[in-house]
Amino acid sequence: MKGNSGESSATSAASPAESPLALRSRGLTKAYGSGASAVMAVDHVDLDIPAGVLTAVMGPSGSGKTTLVHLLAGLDRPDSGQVWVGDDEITAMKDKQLAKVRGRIVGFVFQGFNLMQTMSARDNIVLPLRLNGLPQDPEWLDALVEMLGIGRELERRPYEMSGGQQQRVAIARALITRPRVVLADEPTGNLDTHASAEVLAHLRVSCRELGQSVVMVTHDPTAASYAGRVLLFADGKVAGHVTDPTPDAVLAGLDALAGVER
Ligand SMILES: Nc1ncnc2c1ncn2[C@@H]1O[C@H](COP(=O)(O)OP(=O)(O)OP(=O)(O)O)[C@@H](O)[C@H]1O
Repeated sequence: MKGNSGESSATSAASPAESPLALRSRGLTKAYGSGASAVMAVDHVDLDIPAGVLTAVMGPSGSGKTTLVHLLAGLDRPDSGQVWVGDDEITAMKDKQLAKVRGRIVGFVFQGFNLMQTMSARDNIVLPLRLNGLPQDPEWLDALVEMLGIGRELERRPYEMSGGQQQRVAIARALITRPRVVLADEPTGNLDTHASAEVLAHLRVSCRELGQSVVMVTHDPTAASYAGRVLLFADGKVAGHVTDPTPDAVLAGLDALAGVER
C-alpha cells in the first residue's frame, strides 16, 4: 500500500507555516451506549488536514466515518478531545458561535441530503446565505448550477426530483458560501459515473485553486482516487493512509485493513 502510515494516527509532516491546516483534531473521542454495549465510534483520533487538499475517508461499514465527519463539522459534540477549524477551536465554542462557524466557514453534504421539502431547489441552495446574512452571489449560483447540471430543477421541490438531482442540489447548497472546509458524507453516492466525475473534478479543482479543503466519506475507490490523500478508518481509528491514490492502491489499502491477501 503506497504511503500507508500503518499507525493509529495520520499527522502531517509539513510544518503549519508551509502548509496551513484547515482542520485539526486531538484525542477526538465519541462513544454510543454505555457499559458492555458501548461502541467506541471514534477513538482518540488525531488528524491534521492541510488546506487545499481533497481528503477521502474510507473504511468498513460501522467503522465510524460518519461520526468522525459530524464531529469535525461541529454537528455533534465529542465525549472528549478537540477540533480546530483553522485557528478556531470549535469544541470550545458555545452553540450560537458554533452555528455561525458552521454557516460561514464549513459546508456539509449529508448522506440523506437534508433539503427543505417545502422550498424550491433554488431557495434550498441560497438558504445558507440568507441564514448567515451573506450577500447573494448570482454569478456563483449560475456557475454551481452549470457545473452540477441542475438548471431545469431550480424551481422544483425536492420531492419532485430524483435522488441524484437532490444530491447535486445539496452539493450546491454546501458550496454556495464558498466555505473554507467542506465535509461530505458519500457526496457521489446517488450520482451516475459521469455526474460523479464532474463533481469530484470540481471539488479537486476548488481545493487546488481556491485553497478549499474537502473531507469526503466514500465507499467508492474511483471517487477516492480523486483525493490527494485517503485516510483508512477502522474501529474508530485512522489505520493508515494512501497518498496520491489510484483505485488499485485504495483497494489494496482496504484489503490490507481486512487482512485479505492479494
Ligand atoms: N446514534 C447512534 N446511536 C448508537 N450507535 C450509533 C449511533 N450512530 C452510530 N452508531 C454506531 O457507531 C458506530 C459507527 O457508526 P458510523 O455511522 O459512524 O459508521 P460508518 O463508518 O459511517 O458506517 P457506514 O459506512 O455504514 O455509513 C457503529 O457501530 C454504529 O452502529
